[in-house]
Formats: sequence, structure tokens, C-alpha cells
Amino acid sequence: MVEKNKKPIVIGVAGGSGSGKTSVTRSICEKFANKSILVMEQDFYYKDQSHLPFEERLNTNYDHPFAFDNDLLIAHLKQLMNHHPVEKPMYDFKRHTRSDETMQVEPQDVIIVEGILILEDDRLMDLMDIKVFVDTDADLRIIRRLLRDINERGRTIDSVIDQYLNVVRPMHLQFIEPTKRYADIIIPEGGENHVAIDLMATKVEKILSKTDE
Ligand SMILES: Nc1ncnc2c1ncn2[C@@H]1O[C@H](COP(=O)(O)OP(=O)(O)O)[C@@H](O)[C@H]1O
Ligand SMILES: O=c1ccn([C@@H]2O[C@H](COP(=O)(O)O)[C@@H](O)[C@H]2O)c(=O)[nH]1
Repeated sequence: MVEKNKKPIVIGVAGGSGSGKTSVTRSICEKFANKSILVMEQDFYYKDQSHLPFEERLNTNYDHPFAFDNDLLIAHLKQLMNHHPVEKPMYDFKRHTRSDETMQVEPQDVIIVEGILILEDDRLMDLMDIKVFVDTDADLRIIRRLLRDINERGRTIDSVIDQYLNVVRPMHLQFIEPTKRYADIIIPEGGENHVAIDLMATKVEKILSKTDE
């Protein structure tokens, strides 16, 4: 049951592509199965590109801060924190643009904001109670991304390698890696790190019990 007089707790989960952000987020959700919890993916807030032909969308730099509509993400988070529902955009990674559909999401006690560049924007950071950075070595990240993008995002081996070398890697070094310094907690290896997830859950419980007082 969501309590309207209570400010939701906001957890930010950042980290490079393939670092395990989604797995960490899933582990947090499992830990708080008894709480009302909502995940807001920064990926769903990529700028709409439906006005561009597919061939042009292939050339977009999706790892640069400019690729995201953070204004909309921030507006939605503020609405949720004020206990109002929002129409969350959906994203189609195969078509490289927003889907035509949106999803209505309701405010919850715990909101997880997850994405590669969520710690790059001060306005987003200011909304977070806990900032997490999932820190996984580059070799593991590229292997995971290769498998995922081929199996789930309609890519070829060549396209994943080409995008990684020309865009993902340089953008990671320039924009994502430096945001690690803003994290309260750095989780090596992602969702299988049960010790780190347990420690964070304890902190979340503490904040939640304080707001209960
Ligand atoms: N600890 C792990 N060991 C092996 N594979 C993993 C692990 N964590 C995540 N993966 C896999 O790697 C891929 C990327 O993980 P994901 O959590 O989606 O990363 P991110 O959200 O940071 O891009 C997924 O296919 C996932 O199943
Ligand atoms: O249209 C798109 C949008 C994004 N990407 C890539 O996705 C990753 C971010 O997603 P993760 O789930 O964190 O891996 C980003 O590195 C972009 O390169 C894309 O290829 N196409």
C-alpha cells in the first residue's frame, strides 16, 4: 500500500552497458518483494527518432548524454515523487526509436532509476537518496553485450563490435566511467554480488523505517 504522505525513496543504478545494472535492479526488487517498487529505465527516455529514416538512426551516438531526453525523465520522476502517475515511454532497441505505445505507471514507495548516464546529470542525482555504480571489467561487459544484442536486440556480431569500438568504448571512458566518483556504493560484477546487495538493502530499510517514524 503506497502512503501518500511519504516521499518515495529513489535509488540510482548506473554503470556501463552490460555491467549488470538490470541484474542488480532485479536483485533489489527481489529483496523488496514486500514493498511497492517501480523501475524507471533511462533507456526508455532516449530521444524519439521516429522522424529519421532507419539508416540514419543507425548512426546516432546512443552513448552520449545528448541522446537522452533527461528533461522528460526528470519531469516524470518529480511527478511520481508527488504521487502522480505518469505515461512512461517505451523503447524499441531493434528499431532504434521510441515505441508508439506508452505505459501508465503508478507512484511507488521505492523508485529505481537505472541507466548508463544517470550520474552524469546533476538534476537527476539531486533526486536520488542512494547512488549505485555497477563496476564490471570491460572484457566481461563486451561479452555480455555481444550475446544480449545478438539474442535480444537484433544485431550482428560485426555491428556490435563496430559500435563498441567506435562509440561505446570511447563514450564509456569519457562520460560513464568518470561518474563512478559520485556513487555512494560501487558494486563489482553486478547482480551476483549478494553481499553488496544485502548491504544496500539494509541501508534502504533504514531510510524506509526513518520515513515511517
Ligand atoms: N553476473 C553475471 N554473469 C553472467 N552474465 C550476466 C551477469 N550479469 C548480467 N549478465 C548478463 O549480461 C547481460 C547484460 O546484463 P544486464 O544486467 O542487462 O546489464 P546492463 O543492464 O548493465 O546492460 C544480460 O544478458 C545478463 O543476463
Ligand atoms: O537505439 C539504441 C539505443 C541504445 N543503444 C545502446 O544501448 C546501450 C544502453 O543499454 P544497456 O541496457 O545499458 O546496455 C548503450 O550503450 C547504447 O549503445 C543502441 O545500440 N541503440
